[in-house]
Amino acid sequence: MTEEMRVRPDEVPQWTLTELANELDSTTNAEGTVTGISLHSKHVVPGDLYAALPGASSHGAAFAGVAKARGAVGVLTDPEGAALVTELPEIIVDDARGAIAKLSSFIYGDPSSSFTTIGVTGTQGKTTTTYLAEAALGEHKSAVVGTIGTRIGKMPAPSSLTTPEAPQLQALFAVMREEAIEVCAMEVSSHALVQGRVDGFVFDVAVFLNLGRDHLDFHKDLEDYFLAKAALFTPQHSKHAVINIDDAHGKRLAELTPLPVTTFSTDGNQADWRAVNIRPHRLGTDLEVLGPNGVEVPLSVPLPGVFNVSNALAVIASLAQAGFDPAELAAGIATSTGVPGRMERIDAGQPFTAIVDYAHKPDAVTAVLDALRPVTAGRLIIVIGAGGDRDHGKRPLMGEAAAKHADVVIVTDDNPRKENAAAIRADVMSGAGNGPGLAIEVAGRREAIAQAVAMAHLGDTVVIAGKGHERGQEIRGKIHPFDDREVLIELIESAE
Ligand SMILES: CC(=O)N[C@H]1[C@@H](OP(=O)(O)OP(=O)(O)OC[C@H]2O[C@@H](n3ccc(=O)[nH]c3=O)[C@H](O)[C@@H]2O)O[C@H](CO)[C@@H](O)[C@@H]1O[C@H](C)C(=O)N[C@@H](C)C(=O)N[C@H](CCC(=O)O)C(=O)O
Ligand SMILES: Nc1ncnc2c1ncn2[C@@H]1O[C@H](COP(=O)(O)OP(=O)(O)OP(=O)(O)O)[C@@H](O)[C@H]1O
Repeated sequence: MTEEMRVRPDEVPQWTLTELANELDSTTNAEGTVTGISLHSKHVVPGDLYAALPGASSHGAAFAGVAKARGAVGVLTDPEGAALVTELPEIIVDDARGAIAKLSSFIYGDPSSSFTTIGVTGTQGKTTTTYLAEAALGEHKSAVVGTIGTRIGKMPAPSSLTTPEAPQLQALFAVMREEAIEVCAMEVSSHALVQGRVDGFVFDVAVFLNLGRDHLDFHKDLEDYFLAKAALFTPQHSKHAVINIDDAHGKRLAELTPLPVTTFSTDGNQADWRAVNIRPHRLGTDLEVLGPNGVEVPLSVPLPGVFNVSNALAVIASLAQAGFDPAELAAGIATSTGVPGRMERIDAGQPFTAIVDYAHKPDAVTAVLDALRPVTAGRLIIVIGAGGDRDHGKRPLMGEAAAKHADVVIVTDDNPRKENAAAIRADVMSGAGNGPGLAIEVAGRREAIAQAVAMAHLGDTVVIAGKGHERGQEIRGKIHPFDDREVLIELIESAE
């Protein structure tokens, strides 16, 4: 088993409930020593303050008994929660969610002020950008926080959400401080901004990559989604903005933000950091980077697609802003071994190229297929689907994007969750059927991958889109182990 980094600091904080209540301009009805904080009853460790918040399906106060049994010494909650809690001393504030990030940072002694923090937001490329930042930093001690989890000094530390809730995040920051981390590059989701998960500290640099259709089950429309992300680019959250002005929303944000701005472009726009002389090849892209004050450095991005050049430029612009040398950063990026499930090349001795990619949004499907077209001599074959219990409107658009850019589209299942898989496939097919190429529907993800392997020849590229690094398929509410990479290798080997 891989060794994992701890998720709580070794140096345990000690606060009385009264001290914490005072910090929130509140009072408490008992005494006790608090040594940590958690937001979910199942994360509580002895000595924690349990933060009981109202949720979409229940009020956290309903789990105060569980929290107590796990060793919680008190509850932070709102008046509604207080009416439900009987078993633990309380600190009551009107806006418990508003208080939790500030208090979490206070409990662990503002740990993120000990290192440089880079917050990365955008619809696509957050994970890739943080991983490229880790590679760019080479021997400097770094941490990444995001969808694949947290890594501290390249060691995994479990975390679940793309942007963890503040109690978990601040504890991880405290571990990073103990590990003498110099830079933490983290993904900042729009959910996190709306829910105040990154309140309580200020990023040194905030990065905007792009904005496209996503999460319209959470945000009421694209404008609402944009404004949620734009909040990161205010003094409450960040000191400096690094913005991709090739993206229309990026251009708008650069004009809107009150922060000092550094811009970047791979598309010939007048930006502070520019990619020129871009030379794509089968394994990645070579180019030159032009920066402020006559900086010029060669860069070799070892991941295919111009969008990865954009991600790499975001890394150089943001870390140069934080004081790192662009030439060293470029040298570090060239050593990147890639990101699990992001444009991941699978080689099991087959005559065609096989790629597993986490593209699960229409723009990502387009970006991936556009990137692979110039390096594919034969046909582009994509296996694609759409997740259940999420934004239905996205499904035909996924099919449409695939059909517009691939020669063969195999529409299949992609985490149907509790929904009927055939109905989701029909939605995706309704978009895929409009393209110039061949669109076929195959029930069952394994069967669809087998179909792609069976039809691929020398010179073709097969893309298995959607799940990337993930290890399971939720079908009728039950998780079934499934790894695209393993299944692909198994099917290639058994086809030989
Ligand atoms: C829509 C959303 O963001 N929901 C979040 C929200 O859940 P909720 O309001 O439904 O909470 P609830 O289940 O009613 O529970 C109420 C409270 O009781 C607590 N509880 C609940 C059950 C229990 O046994 N014990 C317990 O303590 C919960 O921690 C919560 O504080 O509050 C919970 C506690 O913090 C979060 O875990 C939960 O995230 C869920 C898991 C989630 O899937 N969020 C996704 C949508 C998300 O945030 N995604 C973004 C990235 C998206 C992307 O870019 O792809 C992310 O940053 O990960
Ligand atoms: N800058 C970009 N522009 C467009 N597409 C991109 C970009 N970077 C990555 N992609 C595509 O999006 C997919 C997801 O990339 P990545 O995981 O880095 O994004 P993310 O923002 O972290 O996504 P999520 O929040 O859903 O985890 C990649 O596998 C690739 O297909």
